Amino acid sequence: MNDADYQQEPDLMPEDYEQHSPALADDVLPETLHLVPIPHRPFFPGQVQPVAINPQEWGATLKAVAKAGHGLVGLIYVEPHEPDSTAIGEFPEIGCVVRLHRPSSSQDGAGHFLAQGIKRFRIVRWLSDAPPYRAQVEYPRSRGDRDSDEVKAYAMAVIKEIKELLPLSPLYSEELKQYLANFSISEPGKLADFSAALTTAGGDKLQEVLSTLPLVARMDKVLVLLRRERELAELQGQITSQVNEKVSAQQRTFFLREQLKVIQKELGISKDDRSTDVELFEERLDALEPTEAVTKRIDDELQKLSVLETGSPEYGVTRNYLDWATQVPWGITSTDHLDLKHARTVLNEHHDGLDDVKKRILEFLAVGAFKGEISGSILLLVGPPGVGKTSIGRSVADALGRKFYRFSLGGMRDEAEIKGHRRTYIGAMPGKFVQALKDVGVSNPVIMLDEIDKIGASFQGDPASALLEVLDPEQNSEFLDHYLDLRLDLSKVLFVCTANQLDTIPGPLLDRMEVLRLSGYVAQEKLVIARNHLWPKMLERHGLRDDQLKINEAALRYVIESYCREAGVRDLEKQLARIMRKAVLELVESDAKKIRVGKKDIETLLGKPIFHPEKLLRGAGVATGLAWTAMGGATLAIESSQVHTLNRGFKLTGRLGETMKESADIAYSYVVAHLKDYGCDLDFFDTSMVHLHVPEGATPKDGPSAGVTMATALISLARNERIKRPLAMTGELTLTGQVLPVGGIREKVIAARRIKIPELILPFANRRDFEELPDYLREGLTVHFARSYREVFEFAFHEHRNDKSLH
Ligand SMILES: Nc1ncnc2c1ncn2[C@@H]1O[C@H](COP(=O)(O)OP(=O)(O)OP(=O)(O)O)[C@@H](O)[C@H]1O
Repeated sequence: MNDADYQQEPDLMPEDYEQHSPALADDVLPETLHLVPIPHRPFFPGQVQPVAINPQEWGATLKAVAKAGHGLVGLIYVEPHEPDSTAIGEFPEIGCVVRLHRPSSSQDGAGHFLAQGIKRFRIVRWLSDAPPYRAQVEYPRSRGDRDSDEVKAYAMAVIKEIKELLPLSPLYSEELKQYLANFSISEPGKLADFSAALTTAGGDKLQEVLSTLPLVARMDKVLVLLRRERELAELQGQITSQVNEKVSAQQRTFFLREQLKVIQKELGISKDDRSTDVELFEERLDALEPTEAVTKRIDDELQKLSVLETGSPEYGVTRNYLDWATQVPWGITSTDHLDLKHARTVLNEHHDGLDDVKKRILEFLAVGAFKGEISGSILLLVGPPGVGKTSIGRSVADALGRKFYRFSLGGMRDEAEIKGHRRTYIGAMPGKFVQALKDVGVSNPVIMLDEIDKIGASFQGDPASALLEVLDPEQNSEFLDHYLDLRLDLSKVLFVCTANQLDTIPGPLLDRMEVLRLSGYVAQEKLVIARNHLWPKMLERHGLRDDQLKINEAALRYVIESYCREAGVRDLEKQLARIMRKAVLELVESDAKKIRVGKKDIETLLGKPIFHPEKLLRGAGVATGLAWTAMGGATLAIESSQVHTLNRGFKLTGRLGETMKESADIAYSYVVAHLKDYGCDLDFFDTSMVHLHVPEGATPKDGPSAGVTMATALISLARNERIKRPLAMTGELTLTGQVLPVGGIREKVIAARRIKIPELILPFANRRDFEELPDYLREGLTVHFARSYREVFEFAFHEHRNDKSLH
């Protein structure tokens, strides 16, 4: 068969052929047919479909068919088990004779044909049982009465089934749908064949349909196939919609995720909050060495965090807790630099004077170096403001190579500030010590507790006892912060406390501390500190070079003496800063390259002097005492006068504290009782209204140490004899005339030197305190030590005896 052959053939629609092609009627169909086996499924009469017949394999058959001129070939369904091994015994009896057309698009030799199914045939006898197969055939007719009700009913059932099937599957083209819809029940055989061909049933099932000649039986089989097909189609529909749903859900999630990514990118958040949080905490934890208990607790909290709703308040609380708990430097310490030479250099570099304090600190560090660790001791630096307590503390940290953290306990009334709030409170926070460790990032810093003398107590608890827990070496390795609710080891921390005075420090706290006293500076020391430290520091702070601004010694001395009368150097620092600010202004405004400050410039820069050289009050009834307060030492003038002689009386003024009032009463009683001993008129006090006054001054007036001074003022009044030399005294007086020791000898000596009093009377019991003072403080002073008031009287009113004085 060639192209020309089949192009001459009219392409008939299958339904037309029986009615309109008498040439293809049964009687003209050949008795012998060339047979070609086809795999997968049989061909049905009425079916029009492409088939592939390999010209190389079936070349002889194709040639013979072409030669016969009718283009008819028998297609017979055989599923080859193995290629080329089909024996004719496996061939079914019934096949379909088809007319082959060459599709117009086909290329020669490709073996593609359009087959048009014409009629069933049955093999009667094999003429060639090997390829090319040939057989004698007959064309059996369908059996049964096509007009019977049963057949019609079957046909209707088939049509109904098809109609239900059609909308279910997208496999059927619109054209086919229309075509099938036009099927009529009057052609039940054709209907059954088409319906069978329509299904996706397996080859064997279809062959059964093809081989069944009775109409009812065939349609019955077809109905089964159609029903299965419908079920399949429904199932397929379900699968499709499920897949669609899945795909659209996936697409939706994908789309939303993509959107989220873009939004997060815009906002600079790349991950969701929870995973960022958890990652951050785990990362922090990796860098730490917490104990098992701590690790377990933190893990539990992390676990909790991972199940909480991120927007919930509980999430916030847990997150906050973990934020703190993972920032405590569990197990992280810095290495101590226990080198005494280095420590000495650091201390000397930053501080002038303070030799005894430095010595004590070096001793302390030496013990640490010897033991290999500094723990268990607490330093307490006591002294007036601005004497360098903080900066000494800082230098200790520097010398050890430790981190430094400072906070003030002044006015602290709430225990929670030390031990933290319990987590149940809103806005709960850990205590100061946890905060300190978090800030420094190591568990062995130097922590400075400022103003430990000003720690208070209130209804919110007693911070002092909480502090005791922190400072007690027995307890502080297991310090429990209420917020963290975890045991914290504070035993490696070196605590340095500062205070202005010892009196108000709770006893149990004081017991645990090593007290180092910084008592204030005399003018000479201040001068050195100003020149070596304060001035260079201020220059740097103001961005000045030292050749741009210079100050001479006379000017510095004038500032020290006339603008800042204080024990420390804080005011001095402020005055120097004022000088700098003015100098910078002048440098900027006047184009001057450098400025030199002399004594005469000071008043222009700082205004009128605040203090004038102190003048000692002199006269009968006046004596000079020495007082000591948290602000340092000071002189204390005590005046007495005979107001009138009308009656006996004793009056006190000067806003005196209770103890001082008692001292005055004791002094009065003592003097009245011993008038004779001290050469006074015996009836002086009987007829005198005596007024004793302690003039106003910045010094708070309390304490027993003014006793001897008051007695001296009263005796001076009674004897009407003034104390001839500049002389100051201190000491507690008892009713029987004993002189008891007092505190603050160093501060008092410094105060006396400041106003240039060269002679002092001190209680005998304070002799050691005085002797321990550095040489520069003792130098040039005449000091008498008195056991009883009689001796004080001797020193004050008679020329002093050289054997009892100390130079
Ligand atoms: N001996 C000194 N040598 C050098 N500088 C000193 C000396 N004493 C104090 N200073 C300086 O004086 C200033 C004030 O000192 P610091 O703040 O240490 O005083 P403080 O005793 O802690 O005062 P406060 O009790 O008010 O806290 C600091 O700048 C400090 O460097």
